[in-house]
Amino acid sequence: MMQIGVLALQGAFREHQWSLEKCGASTRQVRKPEELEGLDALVIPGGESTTMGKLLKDFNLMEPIKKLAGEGMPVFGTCAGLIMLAKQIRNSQQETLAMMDIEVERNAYGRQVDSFETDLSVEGLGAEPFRAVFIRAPYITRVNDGVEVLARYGDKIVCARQGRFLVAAFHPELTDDLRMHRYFIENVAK
Ligand SMILES: NC(=O)CC[C@H](N)C(=O)O
Repeated sequence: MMQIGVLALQGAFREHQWSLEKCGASTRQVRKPEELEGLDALVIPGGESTTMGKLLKDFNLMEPIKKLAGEGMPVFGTCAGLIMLAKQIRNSQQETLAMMDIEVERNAYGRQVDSFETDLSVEGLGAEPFRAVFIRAPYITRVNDGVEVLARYGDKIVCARQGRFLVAAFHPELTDDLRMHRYFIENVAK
């Protein structure tokens, strides 16, 4: 059985655990470096990326996660988790784990549409659209070579994969649709 860690510093980590467990994985909340030991993969949930970056440092998790991800540990980041995986954030020097060759813009949809839901067509999930929940979400402004775009909302890139890293600007853990988590387990992490 695959053992997947869920970073549990803030955000909807329990919902991620439920989704992963419904897909047949076992999960572990990660708050300490030693809780990263022996994991097959890691999920970084949403939240607030500046706070999460600060907490990752305070809890001494930044370097160990960078090291494991650099050695090939699969990571799935949603929303703020997407921001944490990006090498660049537009107009910001904010520190991230810097694992994916993407540039992101935070809070990118404006106040009028702070949060919204929409049906997205996501590459790899089959023909049926995925109900995507966006909450003060980022989008990907640029992808470099080796990054596969999996979904767009209008002209904005909102889901992408680079090898063992998968990111979504939306929150698949807040819907009953398990296809995104299953895709991570069966296609990205295997
Ligand atoms: N739901 C979320 O994770 C929001 C992300 C948040 N707006 C940020 O910039 O970090």
